[in-house]
Amino acid sequence: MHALNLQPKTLTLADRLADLAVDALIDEADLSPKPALVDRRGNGAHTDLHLGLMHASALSLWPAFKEMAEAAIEFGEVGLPLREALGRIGREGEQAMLATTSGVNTHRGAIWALGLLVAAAALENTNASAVTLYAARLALLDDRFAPRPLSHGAQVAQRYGARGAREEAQLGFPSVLHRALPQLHRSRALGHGEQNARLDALLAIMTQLADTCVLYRAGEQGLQTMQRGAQAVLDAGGSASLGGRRRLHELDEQLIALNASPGGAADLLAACLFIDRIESGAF
Ligand SMILES: CC(C)(COP(=O)(O)OP(=O)(O)OC[C@H]1O[C@@H](n2cnc3c(N)ncnc32)[C@H](O)[C@@H]1O)[C@@H](O)C(=O)NCCC(=O)NCCS
Ligand SMILES: Nc1ncnc2c1ncn2[C@@H]1O[C@H](COP(=O)(O)OP(=O)(O)OP(=O)(O)O)[C@@H](O)[C@H]1O
Repeated sequence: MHALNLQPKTLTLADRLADLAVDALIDEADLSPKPALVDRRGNGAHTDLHLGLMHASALSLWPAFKEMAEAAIEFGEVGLPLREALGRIGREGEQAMLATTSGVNTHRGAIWALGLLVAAAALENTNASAVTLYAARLALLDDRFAPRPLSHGAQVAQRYGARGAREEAQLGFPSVLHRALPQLHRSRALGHGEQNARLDALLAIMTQLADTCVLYRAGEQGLQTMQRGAQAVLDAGGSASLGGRRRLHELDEQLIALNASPGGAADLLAACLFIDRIESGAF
């Protein structure tokens, strides 16, 4: 008899969805060179984040993602009971994240976006449109137990009228469905290579997003620099071209100088990678 049981464990749907969500977060963190974000090269515009912390944070969220998928399977439909269960699990996940990072916000926006998508995929795991539609229906329900802190996002909403992460989800993740995924597929079809295709998908999100991380840290000037700079990279041929790479490095320097980190766009890239893998049937 073996001391170790080497039989592969059969993974449940909830296990596999949690694996996918964590993989998407780790792939997003590792992707380089991302403008002003934490990546393999360094900390971008952040003083309190680094790659090891992003990895540890992603792994700490696995139980929360699994529990969200299990709740979706148990309730079996979109409704207030599931929405409020997800809110409770999301808040517990955030506590696990903060305990792992000693209080640093590494993935608050990502818990929101991927949490909804994991639950939606557990209910209806067929294609991108169905999953984002179910996630939007969940996001539109009001969790009566959610605290209403004066978060950075709430402050930016008051000042600039940007509704940020909540609205993006309630609209069915248009940045993912209509920008990131089509760009990912286009760049892959052009043979640009997987890392460049992912960078191009991130840039496609950045061209339009009202990223509340950027607005909070660098105001409208920061947001305009992000959106125009990302468009300039794509117009120059994208991350796989010499011209595009030059523009990408310029954008990185400009955003770091403005302290403008596009954390919301990064979360949505992770959401795009998650949906891409669901659609590919590779899970
Ligand atoms: C919904 C959230 C993200 C609201 O955030 P708020 O607008 O108050 O801003 P906050 O500064 O807390 O965080 C915003 C984060 O979202 C991301 N983000 C920023 N801009 C955008 C955008 N336009 N689109 C998507 N994500 C964005 C960034 O990572 C940013 O750090 C979240 O904090 C929250 O209230 N979650 C509820 C918990 C819950 O119910 N979870 C269960 C469902 S999974
Ligand atoms: N690779 C990444 N690098 C940096 N931020 C990322 C990355 N991936 C995702 N993010 C998102 O960016 C957000 C972190 O941004 P930020 O540091 O501005 O948070 P904050 O707590 O609002 O601000 P501050 O650090 O100024 O107090 C997280 O919610 C996270 O989901």
